[in-house]
Amino acid sequence: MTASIIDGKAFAAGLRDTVAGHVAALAADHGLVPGLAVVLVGEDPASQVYVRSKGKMTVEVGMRSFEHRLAADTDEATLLKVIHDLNNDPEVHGILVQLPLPDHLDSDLVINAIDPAKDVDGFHISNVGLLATGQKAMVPCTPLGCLLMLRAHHGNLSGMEAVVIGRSNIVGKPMAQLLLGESCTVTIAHSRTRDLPGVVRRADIVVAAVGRAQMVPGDWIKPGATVIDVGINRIDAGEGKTRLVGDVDFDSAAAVAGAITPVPGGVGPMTIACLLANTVTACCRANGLPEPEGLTV
Ligand SMILES: NC(=O)C1=CN([C@@H]2O[C@H](COP(=O)(O)OP(=O)(O)OC[C@H]3O[C@@H](n4cnc5c(N)ncnc54)[C@H](OP(=O)(O)O)[C@@H]3O)[C@@H](O)[C@H]2O)C=CC1
Ligand SMILES: Nc1nc(=O)c2c([nH]1)NC[C@@H]1CN(c3ccc(C(=O)N[C@@H](CCC(=O)O)C(=O)O)cc3)C=[N+]21
Repeated sequence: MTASIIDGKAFAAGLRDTVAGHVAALAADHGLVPGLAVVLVGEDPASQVYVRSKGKMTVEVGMRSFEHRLAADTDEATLLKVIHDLNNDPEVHGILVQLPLPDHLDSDLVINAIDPAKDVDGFHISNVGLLATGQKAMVPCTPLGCLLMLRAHHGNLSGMEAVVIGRSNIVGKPMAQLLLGESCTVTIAHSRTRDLPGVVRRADIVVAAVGRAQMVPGDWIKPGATVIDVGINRIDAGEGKTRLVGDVDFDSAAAVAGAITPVPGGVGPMTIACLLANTVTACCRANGLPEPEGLTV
């Protein structure tokens, strides 16, 4: 079998078009422009690239983009003041604090200082709790993007065996919650899991969110399974060059799977599109407007 490719790049372009339509309607009907603020502490080059591309896409869909770049040695009080001001700024509907933060800052404390209604990452404890109890929340962008692609590919996920590899607060845990919400039978695997290959072989849906380049080989994949590769790993490509690969060994997995997301061009672009979608959702909720269908779950 050769897997069909789930084209996250194309899917994300479609979602951004939908978002742009809603943004235009908010301006025309209500004079509203959704605004997204991104806070970056320090000078990590990978984060800078990511923040730049988010800013560009935010503007492309017609929204306002606010960037706050703070020095790596910024203290907690200064960062909390920036967040406080963004919480109180009516032009800002979404706030994202780029993670990881430098070690001297307490990321739980910082994230929980964001107004939950503006927490477009869905990392604030109240959004985590709302998601876990099946209530309306801001849903974390990466898992939301994965779910939108899974739904588009399968329609109904009810009763499917899903294995999520990774239990981070930003990907693994919320992904598992969403799949549970779809009535999948969900297993969360991690570094202490015994017989990971055996666990993964049961899965109709595999979501790999580990951060280890090409760790999941094709012979762990059940024939016909759907593989969602969240991993973003930069590896040596020889001649002084590097390239991006996922947590899945794409070639061997694609020979067995029914469908698979590539890296790059899979989950990554969907994450950014979902961030824009969450900002529109937050803007509608903040203004008491009905929120557009299809932007969240
Ligand atoms: N495409 C996108 O938009 C995004 C991509 N990413 C990428 O996704 C990957 C995961 O990110 P994130 O969740 O933040 O990473 P974390 O490092 O926070 O979590 C990694 C998880 O993988 C588990 N793990 C580590 N080694 C193994 C192993 N050998 N076997 C099984 N499980 C293992 C860890 O287990 P334990 O808890 O036991 O330590 C942990 O739960 C990274 O490559 C990251 O760059 C992240 C966010 C967005
Ligand atoms: N508060 C917070 N929220 C996040 O959502 C968040 C974060 N912090 N910190 C870092 C991770 C990582 N992340 C990515 C998003 C898009 C791509 C992406 O678009 N990747 C492209 C490739 C980009 C390239 O070529 O470098 C792709 O996969 O095709 C990658 C990684 C969001 N994260």
